[in-house]
Amino acid sequence: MAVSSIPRTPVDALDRPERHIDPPTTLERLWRWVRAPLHLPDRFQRWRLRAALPAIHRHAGRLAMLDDVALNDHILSLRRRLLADGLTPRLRCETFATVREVAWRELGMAHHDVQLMGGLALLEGRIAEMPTGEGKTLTATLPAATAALTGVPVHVITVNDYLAARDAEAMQPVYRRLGLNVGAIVHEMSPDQRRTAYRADVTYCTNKELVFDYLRDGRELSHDRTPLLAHAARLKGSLDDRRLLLRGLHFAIVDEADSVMLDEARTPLILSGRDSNDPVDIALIDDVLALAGQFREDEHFVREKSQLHLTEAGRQVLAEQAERRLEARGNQSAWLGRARREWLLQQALVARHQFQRDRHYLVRDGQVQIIDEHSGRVLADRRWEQGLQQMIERLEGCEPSDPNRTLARLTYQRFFRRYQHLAGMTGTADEVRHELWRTYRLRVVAIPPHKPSQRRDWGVTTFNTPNERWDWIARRAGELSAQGRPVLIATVSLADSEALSLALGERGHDHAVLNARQDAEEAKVVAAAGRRGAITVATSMAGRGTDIALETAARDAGGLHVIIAGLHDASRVDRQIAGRCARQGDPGSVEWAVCESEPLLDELRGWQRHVGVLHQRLKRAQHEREKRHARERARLLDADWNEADQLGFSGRGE
Ligand SMILES: Nc1ncnc2c1ncn2[C@@H]1O[C@H](COP(=O)(O)OP(=O)(O)OP(=O)(O)O)[C@@H](O)[C@H]1O
Repeated sequence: MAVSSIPRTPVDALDRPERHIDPPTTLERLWRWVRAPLHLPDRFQRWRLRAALPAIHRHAGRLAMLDDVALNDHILSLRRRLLADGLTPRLRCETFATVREVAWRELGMAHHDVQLMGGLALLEGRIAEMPTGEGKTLTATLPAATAALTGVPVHVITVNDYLAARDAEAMQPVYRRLGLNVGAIVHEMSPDQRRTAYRADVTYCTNKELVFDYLRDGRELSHDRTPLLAHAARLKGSLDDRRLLLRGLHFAIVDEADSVMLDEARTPLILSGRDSNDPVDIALIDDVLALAGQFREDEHFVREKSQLHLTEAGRQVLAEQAERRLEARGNQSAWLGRARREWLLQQALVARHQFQRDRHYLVRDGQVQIIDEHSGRVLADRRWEQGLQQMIERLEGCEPSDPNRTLARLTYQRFFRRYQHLAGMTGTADEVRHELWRTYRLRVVAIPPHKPSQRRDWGVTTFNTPNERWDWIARRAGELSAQGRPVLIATVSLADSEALSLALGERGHDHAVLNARQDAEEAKVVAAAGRRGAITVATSMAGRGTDIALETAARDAGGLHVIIAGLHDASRVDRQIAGRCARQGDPGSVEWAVCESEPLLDELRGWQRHVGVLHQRLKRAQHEREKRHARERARLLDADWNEADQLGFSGRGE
């Protein structure tokens, strides 16, 4: 039974007219008016970018008259002029017009004006905020090709391997026609394949692969600590550049910039190696886990804002237990020091209570594999640090792996600042524009949509238990599918996607599932998700970047309907998922189905847990979590500044 409902479309009245997005309230109008002067710089930027369009169109008109041979000659001459004169404003417009013409001839898509504006903003080193589905992939070809034609190596960075490979392949005809080559880095590649891909004019890759490759290069260069020493070594002949993977950090265009540069920047990237010389103390791990199993919540430990803390009673029990173990001549070093034993126990409590199977990790082939909280994908050879991995392996009855030894570490904040020229694009940057400026000195420019959005918001429906929610969603999806509309249901965790799949199966609804366990057929699932009546259940794997192309019959039936089952850590993520529908002026709708057992509610404490309807409490929890994450990022960066810089081998430094 749904407990309350903030405006909703009842299941039994699906043929009623849909509710449009609410008009702004008086308070919202007032707030907009107060904020209006703050947006003036943004308006000025848009006006400035728009002012460059007539020149691009003039060149485009001329290029459209050329036959294929003449266009190829023009490209050659343009390249020569770019290499000789550099990127003058005139050549910039001419290059944009050329890329546009080539995209039209090779892909059948000519950049819209707003995409040209987005491309200009990227070339100037800004964050172009373009609504979801506006064609950022095509937009990125403008600055990427322009920079590559002037001889600058370009990295187009995105959030997952699937998107890196897809975008490189889809845009390759444009680059090829311009005489440029394209590389794509995916996880499975060997060092030689990576080197070749990085040597391309434009390289598509993910942030993780890129930073790990950079760290690997840093280790190669560890004897030549500064650029000067590296140069000296090169002159001496003792440094062979061929062993390096990257060609330095020149121009980066970061797709889904808020995710890559902020959401993922809460933890440093750690390059580690297995340390087989330091075997795992299984007896100690078992002992600590057993002890943690006796600790009760609220008595021995408390959960505060998703973190666990020992209470005074918990500390006392731990001290007594440690004494007993010391008397029995147990592992002296682990139990003797107070800080060490408390830390060990806290790790065990975290392993027991904070990490859930099929939400934070999955067990496959006898191994614990981490699920990336942002992309919903398996991080194949990533492991938790400081004994946590072994504890979880033990709890899951897997063979504990060798502990890790940290070889190098780096935060995204410091990494991206090392690029000589940095730009980004995303559909959701407005609320983090100040942080992007503070951290990366990147300004956000909001680019308007090509066509007004036709997305309709059906509101929020709330439930007491997950089972009620799954039943309701299964019924809803079945009814919409029968009307010919494709339905995408986004769940917060892998376990949720499987529970929902079960409910759909019980009702006899054909559906596809896309999650970390069933990721092999990703391209096929996404390709089928826009067919008439298709039902697709997905974790955040189908969030950012996923482009669901609609069949004509599906578009005529009302377009894709998205059901968001549970709020994510940041409202930006929810908006990205909603952005899978109503793209490029298509029709589409979105609604939320939330439940009293939402994990996000852990973020609230005291009165916050009890005041307001569920959806308001969830929004409050989301806001609290966003604030906490922003604080964590700021703390991490501060801590990082204080560390000695081990890797200043490329780019402009900080
Ligand atoms: N100029 C254009 N003309 C025609 N179709 C276009 C044009 N630009 C983009 N598209 C189409 O629009 C769809 C969405 O493009 P894309 O996936 O790049 O959007 P996006 O802005 O990256 O979305 P997201 O924010 O979800 O990542 C694609 O199917 C693409 O082919």
